Amino acid sequence: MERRVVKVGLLGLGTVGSGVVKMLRTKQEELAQKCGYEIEIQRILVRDLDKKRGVDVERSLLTRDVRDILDDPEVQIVIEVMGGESGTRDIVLESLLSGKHVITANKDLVALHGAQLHNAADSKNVELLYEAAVAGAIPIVRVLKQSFAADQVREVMGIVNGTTNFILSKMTQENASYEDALREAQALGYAEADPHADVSGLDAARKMAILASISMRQAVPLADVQLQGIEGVTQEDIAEAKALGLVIKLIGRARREGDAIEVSVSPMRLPDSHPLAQVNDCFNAVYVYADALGEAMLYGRGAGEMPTASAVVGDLLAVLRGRKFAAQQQVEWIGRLA
Ligand SMILES: NC(=O)C1=CN([C@@H]2O[C@H](COP(=O)(O)OP(=O)(O)OC[C@H]3O[C@@H](n4cnc5c(N)ncnc54)[C@H](OP(=O)(O)O)[C@@H]3O)[C@@H](O)[C@H]2O)C=CC1
Ligand SMILES: N[C@@H](CC=O)C(=O)O
Repeated sequence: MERRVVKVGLLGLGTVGSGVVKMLRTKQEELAQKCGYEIEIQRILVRDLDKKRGVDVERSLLTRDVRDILDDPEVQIVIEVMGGESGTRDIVLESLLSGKHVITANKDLVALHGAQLHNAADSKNVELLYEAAVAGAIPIVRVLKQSFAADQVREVMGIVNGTTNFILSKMTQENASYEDALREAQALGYAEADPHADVSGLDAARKMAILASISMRQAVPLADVQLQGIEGVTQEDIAEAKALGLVIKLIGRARREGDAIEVSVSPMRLPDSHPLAQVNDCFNAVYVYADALGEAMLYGRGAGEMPTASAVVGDLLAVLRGRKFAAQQQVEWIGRLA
């Protein structure tokens, strides 16, 4: 069967962007067989054209001008892995409104502007997918939206930040200092560009706002999430907890209380035997409690190059196999015949 080519614009070539390029290259044939399209990267937006990258790309693919992607009618799908908030919102909004499907790993963007972006996507019948924005490789967004759609979710609780879990694990298991553990998390590509977002609990709060909004089917503003980070957690706190058979973890929680939804992020002391106490390194885990389901837990890598790329490329396949993309192709085909 003849395969058509689909052209993708990539915004960002850092940790996640490099992983996406690697995956699209190494799995090129396999992906084409799965979705029926040859996936081609048309242009890649970066800040610094001369920077050494985690992956080799032709220099001609790189651009510093976002218009090279936004104004290119051949680019049908935009993958946003550059981070940032209001400037990025404008780019993503324009992409959607010009009929391009968007995949993003940006929790900041989705937590603050998710409703506006969803409206734009709906108005143009294009996809806006962001599985990588919450808990890295764990397919929690799709599961909450689709698999648990018939159920009433009462509570979502878990470890949703890889960097802080890595730091706490290193401090607990290896007596590492907070500073050394943070430096290692940054070197491994787990931390945000500004790691304060991780250690302050803000990154986890963004993810919990998204999870709460999806699972409780009611928009939860980021400003309503109560948050406390791990900056104040000392070696003494960890040793004291250990002596009592407890483990300190940064826990996100979203609960339905009558008509209200309470969302929080804070360090908690869990008994050694608690399933979340066993989640270490950059791993994340999310518990979901729902009326019919009872309880379920999803577990996997919450950060890092290839795990995050796996979620992004999974979304890309979902777009290419989806109804909206097919409808767009049909309209274009009919247009060419007319
Ligand atoms: N790292 C992880 O494990 C995960 C990250 N995410 C999210 O994915 C996104 C990307 O993260 P990550 O790859 O770690 O970030 P990096 O900082 O490693 O990479 C960001 C990339 O975007 C480019 N970029 C940033 N701002 C601009 C701009 N204004 N104009 C042009 N290019 C720009 C940078 O260009 P240049 O290289 O030239 O500086 C860089 O290539 C973020 O939203 C993050 O929260 C989500 C899940 C996991
Ligand atoms: N900085 C984030 C990256 C993934 O979302 C984290 O550590 O979880």
